[in-house]
Amino acid sequence: MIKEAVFKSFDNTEALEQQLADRIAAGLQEAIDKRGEASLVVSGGKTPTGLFNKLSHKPIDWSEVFITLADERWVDADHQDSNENTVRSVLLQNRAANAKFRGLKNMFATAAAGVDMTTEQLANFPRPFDIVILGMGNDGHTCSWFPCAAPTELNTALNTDALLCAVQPTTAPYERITFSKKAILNSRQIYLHLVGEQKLDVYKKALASDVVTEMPIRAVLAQHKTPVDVFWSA
Ligand SMILES: O=C1O[C@H](COP(=O)(O)O)[C@@H](O)[C@H](O)[C@H]1O
Repeated sequence: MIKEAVFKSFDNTEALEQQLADRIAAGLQEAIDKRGEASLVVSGGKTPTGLFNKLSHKPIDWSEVFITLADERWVDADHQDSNENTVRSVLLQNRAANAKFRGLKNMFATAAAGVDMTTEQLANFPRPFDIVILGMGNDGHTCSWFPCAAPTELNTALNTDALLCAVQPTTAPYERITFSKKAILNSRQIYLHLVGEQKLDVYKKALASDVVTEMPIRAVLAQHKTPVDVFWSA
């Protein structure tokens, strides 16, 4: 049984996105005021689109904000399923167009071949990350820590000291590149962003046991070093 994180519940996505965008913007500006720069790691998938739009209008010093992705599908950046595509078309707009973005996909044919280059490209990305926004799949994955991946790949993502790794899910499309657990937990604040009753059920199931390889989101929920706030809306 995992001790529950701070859990904020909203009646609708609009209210959640307003409050989460306010919290993230305030956290980024506070980091800039203290350290002169801020780092933001965002997730892909469908859940964060409305949040990205609201965040993009926030009046903070976006030119001092470094943004990257928690994970990426190994597809070109103009592919409809590319997480970078979503970030570029929704988050890096309006005032946030001035932010410094670095994606995870490069020109190598596979994530396994490209992971070293992306690691080098992120060498100067400010860490600890100030803010990480995570999503969660209905199988309990977060980042691209997929329970269906080969045990060696999943164990590497969960145990390596490396920044990034390659993962091939078997029940989801595309090879992935993902930050490791150690890299994600080296953060000042994590937000877990969930929408819908199904995700709430998955979250509750995740809290009921601590077998991380069955539901890798537990790697984030079962630790107490890095603060995790869960934002859920119906
Ligand atoms: O494949 C992915 O899925 C998760 C969850 O996506 P959603 O569509 O259910 O919001 C996402 O957090 C991750 O970044 C993405 O690559």
